[in-house]
Amino acid sequence: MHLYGTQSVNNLGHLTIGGVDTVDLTHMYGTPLLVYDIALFKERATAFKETFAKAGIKAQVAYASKAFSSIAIYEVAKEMGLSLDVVSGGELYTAAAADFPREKIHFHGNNKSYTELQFAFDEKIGCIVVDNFLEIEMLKEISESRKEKMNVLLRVTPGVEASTHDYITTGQEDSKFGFDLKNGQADDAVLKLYNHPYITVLGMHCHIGSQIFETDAFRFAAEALMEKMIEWREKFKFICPVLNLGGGFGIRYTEEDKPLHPSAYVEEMEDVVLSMTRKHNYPMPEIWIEPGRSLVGDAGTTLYTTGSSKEVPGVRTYVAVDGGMSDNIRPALYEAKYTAATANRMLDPHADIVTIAGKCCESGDKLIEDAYIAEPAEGDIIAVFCTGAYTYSMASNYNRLPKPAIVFCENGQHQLVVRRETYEDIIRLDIPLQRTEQEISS
Ligand SMILES: Cc1ncc(COP(=O)(O)O)c(C=O)c1O
Ligand SMILES: N[C@@H](CCCC[NH3+])C(=O)O
Repeated sequence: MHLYGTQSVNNLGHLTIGGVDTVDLTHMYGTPLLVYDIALFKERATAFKETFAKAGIKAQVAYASKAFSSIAIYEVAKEMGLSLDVVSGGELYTAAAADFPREKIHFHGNNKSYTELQFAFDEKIGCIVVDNFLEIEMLKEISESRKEKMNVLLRVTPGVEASTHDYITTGQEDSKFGFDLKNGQADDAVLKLYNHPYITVLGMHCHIGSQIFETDAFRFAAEALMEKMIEWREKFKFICPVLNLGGGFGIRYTEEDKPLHPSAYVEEMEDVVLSMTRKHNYPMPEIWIEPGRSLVGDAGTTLYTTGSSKEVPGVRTYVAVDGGMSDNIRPALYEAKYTAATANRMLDPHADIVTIAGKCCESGDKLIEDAYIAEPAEGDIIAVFCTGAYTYSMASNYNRLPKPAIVFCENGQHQLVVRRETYEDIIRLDIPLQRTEQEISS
């Protein structure tokens, strides 16, 4: 069994995270419960930042908060000196509620609304990552009518096909995101903006996909963008002070995944940018990156309580837990693989291969097809590892299941940072039919 970050097993045979007994946590807060190892988040943030610092390269490490957005995680990101990538008015609102330094907020999205863009101006955020021509027109209109400045990056698709799940590649030509680097769209975009009185083009952005292990894909992307920057200097006398190479750094969900240390990805990027700037005598740009999953993914563990079991003789045994695709859609959406352990009996031999099923009314609601765990008993606490990214942020109320509570653990302390949804929360937006007295009595 692979344990992550500060995870350990105490003398009661219980899984601990950040020095806190997870079984105690389930008694205090119930299940499903998403537990974050905050020391691991901080370790990763530091690793990304220090790799740039060691090379003396100016950088911004922005937490891509679509992976997990909450006021408390934004507060931790702020404490760690990270910047923040938000992708909607809702994430920006959350960042403002956390009083995140506005100048370190970068706003993404392939279909930002006029209202969202105005919100970004209201908040005076650091940068908008422009995705399309409609957005360019809206930005011009808003900045000119308000006579207010805004920094932008242009999101481009460099034509890199990273090997990951099809649904989460974003750098290929056939993508809904950004301006194509090769067919002239990116050139048109920069021409529309680089002399604008209120809009400052800081440079280019790309994000080639998510859960990527090969550093070559990042190298190709960095090279493609640098080549374009060099071309723009020749063609338009325009120099990009910023190069944002996105996120996408892979983590270990199962033993098949072989993640690299954050420094390995960053060093490859640094290498390409340093050598190309030297070769072409181009001013060294700041390098920005946007890790999401690699900051929060393996820092998160979901605790469930087991309920019913069903044996299909000769086929499999289903063990049902009190959550499922409503709190983790990734297995159903991407066939994502996870590992698990019995948090209340960590020292028992892992004897059984079972299918951990959720409680939603869907046959596909299986969290793990082949979980290798201790022989399960009703009331066990099952810990599913590596559930910190794209789980709560993609959660739903399917079957009207309330969303889980979230606890942060660090140095033997724990704090509830998102309370469990209640049934009242579930119906809070419902409006009963308006009926007249007559209709009610008839
Ligand atoms: C633009 C952008 N930046 C950063 C990320 C973060 O990616 P990851 O969580 O894989 O690091 C994403 C998500 O894939 C993204 O779309
Ligand atoms: N939500 C995806 C990744 C998409 C990342 C955002 N562009 C996942 O769970 O792996």
